[in-house]
Amino acid sequence: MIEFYNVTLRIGQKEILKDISFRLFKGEFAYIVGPSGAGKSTVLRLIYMDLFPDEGMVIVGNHSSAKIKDHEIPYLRRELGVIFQDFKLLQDRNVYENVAFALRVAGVKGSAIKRRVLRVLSEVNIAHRRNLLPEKLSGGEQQRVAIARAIVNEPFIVLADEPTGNLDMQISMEIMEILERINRQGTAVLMATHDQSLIERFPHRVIRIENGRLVDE
Ligand SMILES: Nc1ncnc2c1ncn2[C@@H]1O[C@H](COP(=O)(O)OP(=O)(O)OP(=O)(O)O)[C@@H](O)[C@H]1O
Repeated sequence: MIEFYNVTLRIGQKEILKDISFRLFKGEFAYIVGPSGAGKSTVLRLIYMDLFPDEGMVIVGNHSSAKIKDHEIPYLRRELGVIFQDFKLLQDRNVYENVAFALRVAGVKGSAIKRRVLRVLSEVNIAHRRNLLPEKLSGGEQQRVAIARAIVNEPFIVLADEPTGNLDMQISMEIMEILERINRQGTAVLMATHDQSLIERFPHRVIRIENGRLVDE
């Protein structure tokens, strides 16, 4: 479903990733771990094709980094859900609109939008906050909205870049429980994290990167 074939990526003179190969299968849950600056976010950016390899190839579903055209990238991204440490919600729109927006840009119309938004907001237990702006919410609530936005288009995978990095342990565990639930429903999850204690509590496959190289699994 996701395949890295001997991926090397340079930014300027610097080799950020060196000869990375791995596969992620349908419905899998995996962590990407490694020290700060190891290249975890870069791996995720290659998957949503914000970056392209200098050598090797990345396959995501039916898309290949070697062949994809610029105008196809939005379609690829609709097949993925992405969440970040800093949530990246639209600050001038309420919770409902933050999620509805993802459907509108995907061309979904009318009553289907309302039905689907309310359903995902309920799934992450934030429907009661739907009329509030993000600034009125706690960090954990904002991340739940971001998860709702990420899953509303029914992606085959959720990419999570340090999703608990700004949250305390209790709230981090709530976010992990939501990600595990989404995974049990069939969506793959690939999560970059520093947090060894979360990995111990919620054990899954670990992909380890150091200095831009895959070290072991
Ligand atoms: N736009 C850029 N220009 C130059 N160097 C960059 C750029 N983006 C990333 N890098 C470098 O690439 C390396 C990998 O960065 P990346 O963000 O993938 O690491 P990370 O493992 O996610 O780190 P962290 O845990 O701190 O988020 C780092 O050395 C970083 O400085």
